[in-house]
Amino acid sequence: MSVLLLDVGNSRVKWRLTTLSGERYYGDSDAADIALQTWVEQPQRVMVSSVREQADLHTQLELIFGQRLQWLKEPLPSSPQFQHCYPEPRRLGVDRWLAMLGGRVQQSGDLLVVDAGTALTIDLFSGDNQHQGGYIVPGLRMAQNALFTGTDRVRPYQDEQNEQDTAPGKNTLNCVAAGVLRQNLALVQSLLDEYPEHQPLITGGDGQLLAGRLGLSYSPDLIFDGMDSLCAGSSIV
Ligand SMILES: Nc1ncnc2c1ncn2[C@@H]1O[C@H](COP(=O)(O)OP(=O)(O)OP(=O)(O)O)[C@@H](O)[C@H]1O
Ligand SMILES: CC(C)(CO)[C@@H](O)C(=O)NCCC(=O)O
Ligand SMILES: [K+]
Repeated sequence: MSVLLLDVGNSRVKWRLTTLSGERYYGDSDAADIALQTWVEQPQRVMVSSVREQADLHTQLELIFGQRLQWLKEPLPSSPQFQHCYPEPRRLGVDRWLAMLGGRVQQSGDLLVVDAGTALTIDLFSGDNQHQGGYIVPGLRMAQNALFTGTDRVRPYQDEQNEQDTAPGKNTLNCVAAGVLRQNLALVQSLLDEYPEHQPLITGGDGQLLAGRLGLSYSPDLIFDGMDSLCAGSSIV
């Protein structure tokens, strides 16, 4: 079956199209442009996960794909595949839930799932599929923007380059960029140290940068793999 998966985040929409012959195509865009996209093959099934309301996008995709569309805005209740720890499971971000389900496709045992997106989330998921809780902090871009908008003189000077380095900054932008990078790295490292038996998996827009710095591999498809596992076991959807 050809399947189109869309991951609607707070910054952008990422998609993966798997064709009938199993080839995979990837892309990302603004929510506003997704409905204008031409697909190499008409998907037989379309699954969207969204951490935003996006009513316009929902309506547009319904017009295009009709019955083929499935829109996921919150996690499903507890199941053998995933047991919630939130008293209100619907409040858990659907992307965090999917990243843990996707992690399970790749690995058995205890997992430490890191999604370095607009927000940086870190979740602990036990080998017997119990969500053990997690952390939410601003991601790299959001943390930088908090400083640029919340102070007068910490500014993104156009003549300064973000070196994506942890060395002490020698201009404003580098002090901010290196500082927030170190902050995110230190948070993830503290959890790697505290939970050495949990296998780390890192995804998200800044995941490659963090994974490289921490000597870990990058898993770009965790959320898509989680969606795929839902499609495969469609009885639980
Ligand atoms: N085109 C881009 N737009 C926004 N952020 C980008 C882009 N390319 C890379 N990034 C980086 O990725 C991070 C955002 O990650 P990602 O694109 O995974 O977010 P998202 O899925 O929209 O967010 P979330 O799901 O956390 O709401 C930013 O901190 C930024 O540094
Ligand atoms: C934390 C984000 C923004 C990360 O994308 C998303 O998972 C979300 O909106 N979560 C809802 C709150 C929660 O997960 O408790
Ligand atoms: K995300």
